[in-house]
Amino acid sequence: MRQPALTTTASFSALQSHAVDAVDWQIRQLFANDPQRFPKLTVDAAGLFLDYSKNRLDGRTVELLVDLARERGVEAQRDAMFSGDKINLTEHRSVLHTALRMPRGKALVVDGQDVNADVHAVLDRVKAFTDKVRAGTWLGRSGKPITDVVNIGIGGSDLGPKMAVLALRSYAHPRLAMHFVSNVDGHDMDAVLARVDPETTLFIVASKTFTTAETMLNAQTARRWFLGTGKEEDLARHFVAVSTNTEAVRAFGIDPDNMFPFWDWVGGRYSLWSAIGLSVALAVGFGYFETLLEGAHAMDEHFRTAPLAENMPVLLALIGFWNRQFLGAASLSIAPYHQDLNRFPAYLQQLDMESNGKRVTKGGQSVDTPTCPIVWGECGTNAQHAYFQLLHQGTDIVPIDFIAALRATHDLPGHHDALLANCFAQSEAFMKGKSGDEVRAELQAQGVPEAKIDELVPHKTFPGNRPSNTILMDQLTPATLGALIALYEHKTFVQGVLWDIASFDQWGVELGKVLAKKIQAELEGEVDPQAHDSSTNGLIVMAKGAKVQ
Ligand SMILES: O=P(O)(O)OC[C@H]1O[C@H](O)[C@H](O)[C@@H](O)[C@@H]1O
Repeated sequence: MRQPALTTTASFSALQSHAVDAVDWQIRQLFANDPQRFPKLTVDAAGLFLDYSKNRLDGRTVELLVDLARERGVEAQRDAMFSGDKINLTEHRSVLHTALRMPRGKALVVDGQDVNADVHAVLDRVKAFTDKVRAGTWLGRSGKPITDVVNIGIGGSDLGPKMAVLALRSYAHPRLAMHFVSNVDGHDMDAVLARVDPETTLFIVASKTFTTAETMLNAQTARRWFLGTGKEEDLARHFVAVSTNTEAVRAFGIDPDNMFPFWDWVGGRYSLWSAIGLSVALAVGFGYFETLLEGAHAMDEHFRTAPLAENMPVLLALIGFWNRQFLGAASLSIAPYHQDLNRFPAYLQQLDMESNGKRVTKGGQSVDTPTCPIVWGECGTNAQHAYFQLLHQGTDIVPIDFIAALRATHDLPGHHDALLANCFAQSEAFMKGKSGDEVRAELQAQGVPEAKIDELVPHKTFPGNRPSNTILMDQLTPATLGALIALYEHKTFVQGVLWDIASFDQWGVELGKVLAKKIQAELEGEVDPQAHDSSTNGLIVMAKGAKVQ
């Protein structure tokens, strides 16, 4: 169904009129005006708590944003996604990552196929395999248990598992060391191979398509390294595959019995919940992997059933839309105040930017508003000592999502209060800022001479009024991690619906891949490149020159 251009809709016009004043509102004034602001602008779901009160908006703004969500058809499109309609229009596919975390026995038939039964049949195989490896009964070629697991994959076949394995570090199996190799840069593989023993290492070749150049080269390199000291017939003990492409897996030399399948209706960046999560299940055990799925399912159920105005992913999406559209925020910074979520910003970069980094509508017209902001970030408190300066006093408004757990999973005294104090202090500081008068009074109290005060005041003033969300969970557990990831997945979905863009393809990554193939042939060949611009030609000549030295 063709959507009207966003800026022509009635609800967008209403928001525009509202925004004329609202964009200049002072958040601290909004708090002063309404003592109930915190309880009003917070929501609980699936073990997560979202405080969105430190944004430049009020209840009326939220109502108008919800009207927009309704007018853009968020509810109908959400239902279409859950029921397996082919909402990935450009690839004519269903989008069913939610089916990957549906409890066993829930009916979902798509194209005559019992999706739920398929999902659970693979999960049963994942359980059987991971139980054996973890128990030490899956033996390597010399009869020793596996000690190291190397996941070879890139993009969605790397970022999710890597992020989740780190996030659930405190649940990890003591014998199994997990490694992730993604980059075509041989330094990545080299560093891992230097640390593992071929007799006790299991390689997981994870690739939806099983054609991705980086993964294929890394897998070939791992295979060659293994065969340097091992035999072909031992490969089956040390190489397994996760893919949708049985033929390519077979052609690579991995027995389809050692392949864990998934389906074309699982987007790469949404595939953590499928057998792509094999490394997660190996690290934390199938029981906790199931709990991760249950946490995500709890968020799915909330997203599917909660009214829009109380729906956490919808609210997160609408606030992001408001900041992008009316505050001109071109980026979103993710600040997990939890070291184990260190890879979460990188994971979200692919989820959000590969989904919504688009400039045409589903119908092929140019969009008439900005779309996905640049997503980036780093763990607090580290980020405070690096780039928060710009967020406090730079010329751009950068909204921030703070993410924290109320309780730590360690018992080191003193740390967790210090961590949370910093997290809450930062969101307060971004919101309140510090006026020139406050700076002046402070300096006067310190006895600084007036002339010096005049000089310092502009530098020490914080404009404040910078928006942020705070997402809290009791503890970072498999369940809360599952809910957190699903929260952002659905947020991304809702924003794609608002902008009417095709969130489930990623054609933008293709051009560079094609050009790289051409240049690789030139780097490896005899003939000097001619056909490029002078910069590209020059760089290729330099790289070829370095080879002959
Ligand atoms: O899992 P694979 O088929 O190897 O794909 C790995 C990744 O590469 C592609 O280029 C896409 O940009 C990603 O969405 C995908 O996750």
